[in-house]
Formats: sequence, structure tokens, C-alpha cells
Amino acid sequence: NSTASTSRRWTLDDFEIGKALGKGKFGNVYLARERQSKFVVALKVLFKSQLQDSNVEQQIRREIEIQAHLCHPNILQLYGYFYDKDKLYMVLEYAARGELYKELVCCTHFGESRSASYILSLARALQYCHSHNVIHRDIKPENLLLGLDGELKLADFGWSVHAPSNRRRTMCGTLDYLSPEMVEHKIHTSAVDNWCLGVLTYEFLFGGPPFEAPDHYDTYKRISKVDLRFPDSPEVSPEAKAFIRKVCEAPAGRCDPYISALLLIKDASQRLPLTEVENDPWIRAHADPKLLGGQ
Ligand SMILES: Clc1ccc(CN2CCN(c3c(Br)cnc4[nH]c(-c5ccc(CN6CCOCC6)cc5)nc34)CC2)cc1
Repeated sequence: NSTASTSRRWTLDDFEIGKALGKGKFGNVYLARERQSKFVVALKVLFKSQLQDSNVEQQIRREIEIQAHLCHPNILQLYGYFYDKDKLYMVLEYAARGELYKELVCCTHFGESRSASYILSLARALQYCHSHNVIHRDIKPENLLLGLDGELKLADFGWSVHAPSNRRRTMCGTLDYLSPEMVEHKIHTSAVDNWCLGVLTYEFLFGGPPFEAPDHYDTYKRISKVDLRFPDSPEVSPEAKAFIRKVCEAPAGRCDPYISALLLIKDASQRLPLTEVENDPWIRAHADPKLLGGQ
């Protein structure tokens, strides 16, 4: 039945569907174009049956509810959604240069300008989320996309919640990005995102996450102890290493004199406020305005 409301109800017929951009557990993402406006989008198509079977409907509802209200140059925009009898469609912004983790895989690690630019963009996106009382909780390379000018776009709010929360993530993805308070099943605040920013900085600069271990239990232990070690990599300059300066909780002597964990601090309340990332000497020296996206 046609709805009298002003906001147009999209249907699949409003779109020309292009190539598949990627396939996931619950559905696929396609390049698509809205017929009337010729506007190019990414159409995420989810199978209702799969969502019901995995009991993630509530999570998808939250993802849509949260992402629909966020509007920031470094956050992938959700334009709207609609559904038919067996599928749910999310009309998302198309990130023209694809997934950041694929770049990280092929370059093994990023230089300082690229790393600092992405970290600053992400800090701005997270600052915006936190000001709307939203914690993303799933910051990792797989959830970062790149726009036409290479600017970072934070995507996939499937695990986001309104702060504070003790809602646990039942599905286990990588543990590398879990913060100590989440590993210890404590109430967590938006500071879990600050922690992930620290883990991501490390992974961009050194090519792998800081607490990697052969098995889950060892990873948990290293995170909980903030057992932070730094490869003695020559490409990472002293300034970069000072980026997250503060008292590192790693056992004295273990901590490289340059780099320490201002973000990777066990006590969530002591982590670097996101607003301070902009003022860090390393960030200011290396972040490239061209890579920051519309500020
Ligand atoms: Cl249900 C589901 C299915 C798949 C996925 C994994 N991806 C999540 C992100 N997806 C994209 C979204 Br959302 C928004 N914009 C995008 N833009 C692209 C994209 C854009 C361009 C390319 C092509 N490459 C670009 C880099 O150079 C080599 C060629 C590849 C992917 N993927 C997405 C693609 C799929 C997540 C959930």
C-alpha cells in the first residue's frame, strides 16, 4: 500500500544493482545507483532468515537506529533502509577506495603521515560518536573504509551501544582489540574506543596488533596486564614513538624509551582524551590535511 507520509519509501526497484562489493555472513553489499538521482550508494542486503537464526535482529536494529542519526565526514553515512518479505536493505554511503585493511595487508604497515592522518580522523569520528553518547566498540581495520580522496570512513556500527554499558559481545571476532575492562567483563564506557585507537595506532605503525598471542587465553592475559612490547623497528621515528607518551604499564625496562601507551592504559579514566589527539606533537607533525576528509 502506498504510504501517505512525505518521506519516500524506497523499494528495490528504485535502484540499479551493480557488482558485489563484498560478501558477509548475513548477506552481501552491492554497488548500486538510485535511478532518479543517479546517486551511487552501497546497498547492504541482509537475509532476514539468517538474522533470525543468529538472533542478531536486535543488534541490526540498534546499528540502524544509531548510524541513521550520525552525520560526520569520517563516518560512513546510512541514508535509509527498507525491507521486503525476506530481506533487509541498508542504503549506505559508497566508499570509493574500499576497505582499509586490504591496504594494510598489502603494505604490511603504514608510514607515519598516513598513520597519523587516519588516527586523527578516527579520533574526530569517535569524539563525535561519544558526544552523541555512542560507543562504537568494534574499532579495527576491517571496519574502516576509504573515501574517494583516501579519507577514512568509520563503518559497521553493528556492535555500537549507548554508553555506559556492560552488554557483552557474544560473537567472538578478533580479541586483539578488546580493552582490559571488556576482557574482565567490567562495565565499560566510551574509553574502550580510546583503547582501540591505541591498538590501531600500533597496528598501523608496526603491521600487527600489540597483544597478539598464539591462543585466546594468552591474548586475554597480555591485554589484562597491558603487556606491551615494541619491535625495535627503525622505520618508526622517535617522534612517532612518543605519540602516546605516558606512564606505560608494561613492566619497567620492558617499555621502549620512546613509545608508551597513553591510550593503552589499563585505568580507562587515565587514557588520552580524544580531544587531546589533535594537540599531540607527532599527530601535528605528520597528519596530512588532504587525508583528513572534509573538516
Ligand atoms: Cl553483510 C556484509 C557483507 C560484506 C561486508 C564486507 N564489506 C563491508 C564494506 N563494504 C562497503 C561499504 Br558498506 C561501503 N562502501 C564500500 N566501498 C567498497 C569498495 C570500493 C572499491 C573496491 C575496489 N577496490 C578499491 C581499492 O583498489 C582496488 C579495488 C572494493 C570495495 N566496499 C564498500 C563492502 C563489503 C560486510 C557486511
